[in-house]
Amino acid sequence: MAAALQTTCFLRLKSNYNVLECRSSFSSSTNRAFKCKPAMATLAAAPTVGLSETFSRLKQKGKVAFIPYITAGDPDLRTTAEALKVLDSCGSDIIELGVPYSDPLADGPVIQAAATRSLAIGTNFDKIIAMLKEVVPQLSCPVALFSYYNPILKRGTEKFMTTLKDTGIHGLVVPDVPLEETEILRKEASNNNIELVLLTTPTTPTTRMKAIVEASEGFVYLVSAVGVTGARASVSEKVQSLLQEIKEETRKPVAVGFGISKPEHVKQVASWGADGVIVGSAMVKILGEAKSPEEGLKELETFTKSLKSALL
Ligand SMILES: O=P(O)(O)OC[C@@H](O)[C@@H](O)c1c[nH]c2ccccc12
Repeated sequence: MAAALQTTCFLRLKSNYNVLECRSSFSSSTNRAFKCKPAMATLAAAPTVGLSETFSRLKQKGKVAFIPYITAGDPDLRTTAEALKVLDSCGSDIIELGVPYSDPLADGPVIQAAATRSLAIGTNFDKIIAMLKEVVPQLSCPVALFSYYNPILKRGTEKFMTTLKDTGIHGLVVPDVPLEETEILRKEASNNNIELVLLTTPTTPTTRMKAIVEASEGFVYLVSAVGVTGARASVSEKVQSLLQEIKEETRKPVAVGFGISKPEHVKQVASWGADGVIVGSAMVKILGEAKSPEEGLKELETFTKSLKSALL
């Protein structure tokens, strides 16, 4: 692991890529237990707004965005479809959906294993898009797709972005695209109304952080810890000063991810001024390691409620 961390840090510094997602029925005026509303029936929800609009609506209400990440196709795409509805009905404000990839260099063991399981049962981009075309109209929160750079290049940036637009996807996060190569991505993304989210890390030099913040659309992804994704015992205190530094540079919303896996982490990061809190590995672990998909979905709902309640 240390070697991996070493490599990842070296890679990050060397290539400077900018590594490095329920309409609740709770009343925010009281702290009544948080309830997920029954998942949307098949009636289409009102068309969702994009990432930046989501953040500005939350900001007007003094709220922080809850952003879960799950890996598409783990344990299978049918469960992913249900998980998206569960996450939405439990009050997620944006959902990050990961496209499984064979060489997820920024991911820790939990998400790597999820990607391996998903690819092993034949999950691919076209099947994910077919599932999303069914599910996205039933969601009331926007979806941001999460993909490494290579699958985008293979498909062709223009074709990739038009597919996202036609599927009703609002955002895209590409953790391993070098800042210098985001030009093409940004052009095609904006031609298709897709908000391209860029990432800044604790080791990103200030000048580079400023360029990343300037170029990022939707929100700025602040990676809270050096290394790869994965639940941590605590969130580094450094995040507080990193958030302040970024907020001196921009009025764009900043969401924090990496290591967040408990309600107290969510509360802590929100208290430091984050506009959004991202939880991935802890969600992925629940779905991927449950005895059955149904049990995984039930645990996902309970876990999501506990984290969302921390933002009340
Ligand atoms: O898994 P964590 O530690 O909760 O971090 C969120 C992360 O999973 C999600 O945003 C993500 C999944 N894969 C990534 C790769 C790079 C950066 C971020 C990600």
